Amino acid sequence: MILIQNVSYYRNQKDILKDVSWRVEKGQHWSILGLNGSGKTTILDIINGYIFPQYGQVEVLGNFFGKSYIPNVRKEIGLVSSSLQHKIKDYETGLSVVLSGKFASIGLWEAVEKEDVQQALKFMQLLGCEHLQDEEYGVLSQGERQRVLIARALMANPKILILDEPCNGLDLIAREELLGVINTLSTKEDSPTLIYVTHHVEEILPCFTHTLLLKKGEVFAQGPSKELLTEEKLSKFYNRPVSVQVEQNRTWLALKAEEKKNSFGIL
Ligand SMILES: Nc1ncnc2c1ncn2[C@@H]1O[C@H](COP(=O)(O)OP(=O)(O)OP(=O)(O)O)[C@@H](O)[C@H]1O
Repeated sequence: MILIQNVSYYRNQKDILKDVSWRVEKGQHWSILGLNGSGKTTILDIINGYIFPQYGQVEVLGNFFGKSYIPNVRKEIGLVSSSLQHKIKDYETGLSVVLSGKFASIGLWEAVEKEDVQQALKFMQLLGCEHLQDEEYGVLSQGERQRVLIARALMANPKILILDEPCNGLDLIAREELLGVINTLSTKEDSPTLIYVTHHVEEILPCFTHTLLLKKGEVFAQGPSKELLTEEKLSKFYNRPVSVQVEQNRTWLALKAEEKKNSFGIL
């Protein structure tokens, strides 16, 4: 689905990605976990062909970047991100936002068929937001907007769906509800490959079979989530001792209290 080989990218003499290699196979769902500034958005921009790395190869859905017509590749990738959230006009209804996904447009400018409306309502039902079809986007809560935007992305029938920090700004209940919906989506037989980008370990649902740990523009580790989300690995990843608790097949993280040292650095 995605093959990134030895990719390096720099801007203004600053290394942003360093020798990144990553392969996403069909049937896998991935999370990308990294602190602020670790390069997560840059990787997404590369996958979407918005930026080109100076070194390395990128292949997405069988298209070699540099030899393919990128707009055609983009049609097969759904992206739900905060920048998209801000582009939608407040006066649009939930249903028209979802319908616009079919045309990858901001705003609904094309004539829609009855089947399109049925399809949109089907996705809204899957995302638990069909009751928002006549509501204006501007009055929706953050969690409701995310559901509408995911339904919108599904209208284009993407093979890859990227969810870029979808739980940002959600309270605990709204977050858990949205994660529940994403989990339902992942179990659908025809689910797109999901790429879930986050700062927070506890958002990594069991359906995200694999995880890419990004640190300062480099791959710290990648592989089956179960093998990576351990106390030992995450303590090294964060450079701080962390404790890990596994509940409902999810990993919950806390920083361990640092032992106090006297002025000689001795306990
Ligand atoms: N065009 C640019 N010019 C210079 N530096 C850049 C540019 N784009 C990104 N960077 C830097 O590259 C680093 C990685 O940025 P990126 O946005 O990919 O990180 P991120 O992991 O998505 O961060 P966050 O979690 O805060 O969104 C940051 O230090 C950022 O300042």
